[in-house]
Amino acid sequence: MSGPPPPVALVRTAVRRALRDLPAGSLVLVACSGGPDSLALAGATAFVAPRLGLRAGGVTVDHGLQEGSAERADTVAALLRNLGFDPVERVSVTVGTAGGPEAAARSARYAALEKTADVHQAAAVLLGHTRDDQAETVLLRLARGSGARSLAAMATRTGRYLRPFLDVDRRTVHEAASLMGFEPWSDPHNTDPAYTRSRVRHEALPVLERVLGPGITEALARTATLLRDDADALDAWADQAQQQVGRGPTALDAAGLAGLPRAIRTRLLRRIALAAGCPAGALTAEHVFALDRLVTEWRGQSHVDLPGARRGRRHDGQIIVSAD
Ligand SMILES: Nc1ncnc2c1ncn2[C@@H]1O[C@H](COP(=O)(O)OP(=O)(O)OP(=O)(O)O)[C@@H](O)[C@H]1O
Repeated sequence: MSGPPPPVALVRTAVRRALRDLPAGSLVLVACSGGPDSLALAGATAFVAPRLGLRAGGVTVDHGLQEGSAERADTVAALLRNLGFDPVERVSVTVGTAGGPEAAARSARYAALEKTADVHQAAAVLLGHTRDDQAETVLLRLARGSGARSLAAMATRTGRYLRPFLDVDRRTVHEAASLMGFEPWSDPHNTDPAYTRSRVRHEALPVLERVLGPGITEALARTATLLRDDADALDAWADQAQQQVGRGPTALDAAGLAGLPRAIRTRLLRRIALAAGCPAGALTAEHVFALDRLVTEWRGQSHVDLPGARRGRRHDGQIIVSAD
């Protein structure tokens, strides 16, 4: 007996692996844009979920940013219903401007996914990110000068969000989508050079492949996996250290901190700054290094200015972050 074509078998296996530990009867929601990745995800889930005793539903978000987006959301919702998904939600959102167009669309989309998952008490929301998306994310973050946690990029599981295709290459996923008979919509933003990610995908990565040889995508994705392990271990170490040197949520014992490696000190300093109300998006490595100098280069200097009208200072043997 011949099975499905290899790309289809592969995406189904990836989805089965992601869903196999969910309790029978739970609802999984596929977040589907109508693009090839999330259509392949929907097709694989329609096959796998019932065989695992799970219910499959779908959600598509209309960002209202492009002409014809409402009709496309209707088409995607109809397609999901045809696959037997129930419930199927088609949600319209209003995209703001905070953080630029990509970030604003993303936060509106996740808010809609979150709400839909809550309403239907979904056990999991499936996203169609592939290994290529992971590699692009790592490259973008490398270019910004990021630490291990940020370079760990996307996780296969974050709360109830699952990314079954994170280890699968985009080409296989696209092949699976067409072998399943889907006619994916191609998002013009994905090829629009105005978007940084599009330039990484179509310009930077091909140049890197040409100059450094093939395998860059896999290598960048592997870096994310390795750094996730490192970042998890360092965060766990920081948790323990905080028990010893923490003096409440926004203060740390300076002498205790001095005996710790910089990777742990900077984690703890960042934590107290966030706990004191510094906005995460504005708190940079430079701010944290300035706090660290209150530990390692202490010579009675005055306070360190931090974002969100906060300041860090050393007082009575403690590093303290508080409002101005
Ligand atoms: N409008 C949307 N409605 C519902 N889910 C979405 C929407 N846009 C993106 N998603 C979800 O987020 C994932 C990542 O989206 P993104 O646009 O970054 O990637 P993509 O590679 O273009 O994916 P796709 O080929 O599925 O559009 C998608 O695979 C899908 O699961």
